[in-house]
Amino acid sequence: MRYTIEIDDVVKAYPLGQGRFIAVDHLSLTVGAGDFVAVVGRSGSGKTTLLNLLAGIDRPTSGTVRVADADLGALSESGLAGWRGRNIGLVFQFFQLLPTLTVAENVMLPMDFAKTIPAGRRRERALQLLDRVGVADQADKLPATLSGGQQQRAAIARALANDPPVLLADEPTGNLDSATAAAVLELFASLNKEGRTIVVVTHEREVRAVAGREVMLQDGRIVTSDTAGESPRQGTKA
Ligand SMILES: Nc1ncnc2c1ncn2[C@@H]1O[C@H](COP(=O)(O)OP(=O)(O)OP(=O)(O)O)[C@@H](O)[C@H]1O
Repeated sequence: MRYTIEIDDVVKAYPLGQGRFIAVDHLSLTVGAGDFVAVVGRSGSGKTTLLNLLAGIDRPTSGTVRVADADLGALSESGLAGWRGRNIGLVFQFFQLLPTLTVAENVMLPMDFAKTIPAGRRRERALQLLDRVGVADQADKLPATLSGGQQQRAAIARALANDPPVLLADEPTGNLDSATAAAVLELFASLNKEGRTIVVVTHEREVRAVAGREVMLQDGRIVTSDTAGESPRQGTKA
């Protein structure tokens, strides 16, 4: 079986004083196409570091990271940026929309970088995506004038701009009230039903209920990897 995500024996170490701090410690993980995985664990357990490795934002100290048919270690920085733009949609806790661009312009930005969609069709696609996530009426406003939930919907539309097979989200509901968080989660669930592979770093119980699988990190290692309905498995290989 081919996996959308396959990371093997990955270590991520940061320099610390005379030594180094191991944020991800000999971690191996496979995620099948169309899976929805919640990554959980205490603060400092390595969740964001793992997500950054999957997005090719960070490179591992050792080990291999394969995502969406690419061996990220084999790509140059510009190769990685191009690959990321086509294959990965990123969603963050604090939305990270550019404040000086309108909502529609924010959604068009990844299309402008990737150039996979002709310039004349980008706004139309942005409006379609904004409609899909329920904020088409906010298209020509600046992000700061939107509610948190509306901003996160717009950020999800931006993540979908180049129709990536993989969505990576870091605490996407962490800054939303519970009703808004539930609506955003529903959106993730429907994007997953369309076949997108989703990895969400979260502290929220609700996300864990929606995801088909939970991976728990502790000190940079996987301590349990649990598919809904299965009993937990121990170990670092999942
Ligand atoms: N650039 C860096 N330099 C040094 N140490 C780092 C760096 N980035 C992360 N770390 C350390 O690596 C460990 C894992 O960090 P990471 O952000 O992945 O944890 P996390 O599980 O996402 O935590 P949180 O839930 O608080 O966001 C932490 O102890 C953190 O201090």
